[in-house]
Amino acid sequence: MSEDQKNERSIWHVYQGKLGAPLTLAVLVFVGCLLGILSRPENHLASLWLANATMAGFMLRVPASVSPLGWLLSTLAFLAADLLTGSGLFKAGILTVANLMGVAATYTVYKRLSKGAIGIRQPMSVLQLAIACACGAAASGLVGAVANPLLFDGGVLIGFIFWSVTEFANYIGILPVILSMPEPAARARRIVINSAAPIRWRGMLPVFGLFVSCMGAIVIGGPGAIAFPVPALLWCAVTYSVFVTALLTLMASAWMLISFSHSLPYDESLLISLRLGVFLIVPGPIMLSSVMQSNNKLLVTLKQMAARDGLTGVSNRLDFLDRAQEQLNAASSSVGVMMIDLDHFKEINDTHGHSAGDAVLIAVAGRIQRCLRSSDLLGRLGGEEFAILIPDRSAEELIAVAERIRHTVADSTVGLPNHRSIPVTMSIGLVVVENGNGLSIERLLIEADSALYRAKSAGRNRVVLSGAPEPVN
Ligand SMILES: Nc1nc2c(ncn2[C@@H]2O[C@H](COP(=O)(O)OP(=O)(O)OP(=O)(O)O)[C@@H](O)[C@H]2O)c(=O)[nH]1
Repeated sequence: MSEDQKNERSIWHVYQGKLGAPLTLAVLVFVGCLLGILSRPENHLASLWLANATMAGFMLRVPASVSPLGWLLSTLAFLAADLLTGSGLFKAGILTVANLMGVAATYTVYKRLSKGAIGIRQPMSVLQLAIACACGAAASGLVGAVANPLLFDGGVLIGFIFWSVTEFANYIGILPVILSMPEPAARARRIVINSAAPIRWRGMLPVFGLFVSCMGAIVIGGPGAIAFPVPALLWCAVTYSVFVTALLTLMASAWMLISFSHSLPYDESLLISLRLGVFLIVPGPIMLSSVMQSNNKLLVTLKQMAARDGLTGVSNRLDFLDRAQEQLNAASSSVGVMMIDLDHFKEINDTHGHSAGDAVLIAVAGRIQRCLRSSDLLGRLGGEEFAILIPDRSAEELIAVAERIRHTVADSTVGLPNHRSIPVTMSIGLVVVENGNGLSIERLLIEADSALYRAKSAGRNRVVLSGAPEPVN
């Protein structure tokens, strides 16, 4: 483990500790409140209130923070931020109750719906999150209905609607970012991209498209402009990870909200419509990104399964032929191809049963694999027949490897499921070419197979080099 990784792990563990987690939670709440209060207009709710969603998200990601101490310190953080910025105790108290009720509802509902599977790993998570955000927003809205007449001389219904919508916008924008945030030690490529493809300059185009469409929305304006970034956000969703998509969606939404709030005349119902409209766009790209992510994972698993031999776990015939041909085409020095066939394998099946035969195949594949380097290729072509491609070795070295494989299998018995042990031997046909370029793997396998045939005819349990008149041992 590198020094950087050690540092990342230790930081992660500090804020996951029993005391560290509640303290971190309270600090995040305090900082989130200050940012919200400083950016909020006089006598109105802030456009972007980070504290509540950050608190709910942190509690979901770091269970150690959910303790009586965590709740107590966070309550003090909410109160302190309001009192320090000039609110009276009554106002600070009501605002804190509204915040805490929203956080508690969001946290509880999401935890229940997701059954503890925190994080946006499947498309359903986005729906569960939207429901949890709506519940949290409604809980805050209830306090808002009471608080609006008391604090802002407003109506009860408008208080409920305005607080609910504002809170919903904050939760649905911020929570996906926190819940999909990768662990500190995650690899950079996995954090950014939504596929196995490497990051290239073309990977930046969706961000550029998003920037252009956000600018276009401001320049052209009008009621349709909030939908301008949608195509670019969907493009981001099919390109980037859920985390990056959630982050870009939040940034685009916040940008749209702030720009439009300033250009519109102050009107509560217009503001409600704008906040709701902008943030109802959020779930779409995130859901698409999570669909892409789970499809890509499934595809990788399917590809891996399709390439493996179900019994021994080594490459199957098709995968071996594909990869061997690639290696041959790329080879610039000598390459060896071996055909391996177990001796009298039918007898093993007939005497000890088919499952014993299977156990022998698994054991033999494991023993062969241990004689090879990671750059060598081993495949099971079918039945009790294996093939190997070994690049960058001289003919002498290749004969030595073949002999080592033969001895590794022949020198110790193989244990069977019936607790008996039996000796197993194999015959190997080897072909060596100076340069693989231009040759087909099928052609080399035919040559190796005819050498194998000679090894069988000469008495089995031996290696025969193609072109050589006699077995090499
Ligand atoms: N247990 C098991 N047996 C298999 C599998 N695939 C093929 N076989 C058996 O492998 C045996 C191959 O026998 P043969 O081709 O006659 O070869 P052999 O008995 O090894 O004789 P030589 O190759 O001449 O030494 C057959 O009995 C097949 O049924 C498998 O996946 N599992």
